[in-house]
Amino acid sequence: MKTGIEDIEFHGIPALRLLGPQGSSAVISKLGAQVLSWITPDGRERLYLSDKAVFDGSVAIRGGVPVCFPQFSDRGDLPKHGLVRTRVWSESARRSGDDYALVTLETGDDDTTRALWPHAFRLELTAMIEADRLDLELCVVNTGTAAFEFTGALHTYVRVVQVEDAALEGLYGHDYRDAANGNRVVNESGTELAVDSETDRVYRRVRRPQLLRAGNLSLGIQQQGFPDVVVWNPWVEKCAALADMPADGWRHMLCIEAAAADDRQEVAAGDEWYGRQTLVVV
Ligand SMILES: O=P(O)(O)OC[C@H]1O[C@@H](O)[C@H](O)[C@@H](O)[C@@H]1O
Repeated sequence: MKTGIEDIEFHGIPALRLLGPQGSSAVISKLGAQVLSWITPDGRERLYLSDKAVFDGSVAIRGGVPVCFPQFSDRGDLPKHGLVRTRVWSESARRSGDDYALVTLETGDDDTTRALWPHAFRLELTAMIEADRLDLELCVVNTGTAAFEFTGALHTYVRVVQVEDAALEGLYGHDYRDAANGNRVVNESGTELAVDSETDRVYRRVRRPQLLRAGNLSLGIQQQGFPDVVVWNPWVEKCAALADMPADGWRHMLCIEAAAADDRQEVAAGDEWYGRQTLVVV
């Protein structure tokens, strides 16, 4: 099967489908530069997308990989998770070869962003699939004349059959800020994180990869540039309060986010900052 890129409509919005090697594929929406589907050669969908997600740009699409910038969550005065999830990005590159397919989407400042955040910037999100691998890279370019600071994330919703069966390794010994428990800072003493209640944790300065095991799913997750790993599951009650999630949505997702949540990242005038997250089926 030939690799390539197709222009498609996905739930009524412009999107690109990446056709990778061995039948792998991915869909990235121009709304938010959000990867909404990643299917591996075994035919399995690896990302969670809510069947109550809203695609009209009024709110962020619930699922896939939202791009959060220049603010992570509600840690500042800007709208939650920043300004770019509901923007329409434009395509700046597409390429494919025997063993990969890649697209880059970009957006930048305008009157709307500058009214809330007075900085000149360009963002580029590159998504690349290989047979069993999804690579995401966020490039933040400071196109202005003064330095700025930002927080943000690649807010990846991993699809799981049953989150109660999930175990996430690789976070042992790290401090985390427990946003589900009054933001207290705790040192992780477990070798495996199990999710059995609302979970909203910012693991700080993580340098090791993680391994997610859930039923017969095994996913390796690695990041560069982003200092923190955020693990989020709303569990039953918080999920019920989210209008764009089905009642059992919490069970089928686990967000494992490459984030700069607690450490602001500085970008000097004219400089570029890169953050990456890689998901590999192992
Ligand atoms: O509902 P939103 O804006 O997509 O945010 C979802 C969640 O995103 C996570 O990254 C945060 O840690 C949570 O606190 C937050 O609730």
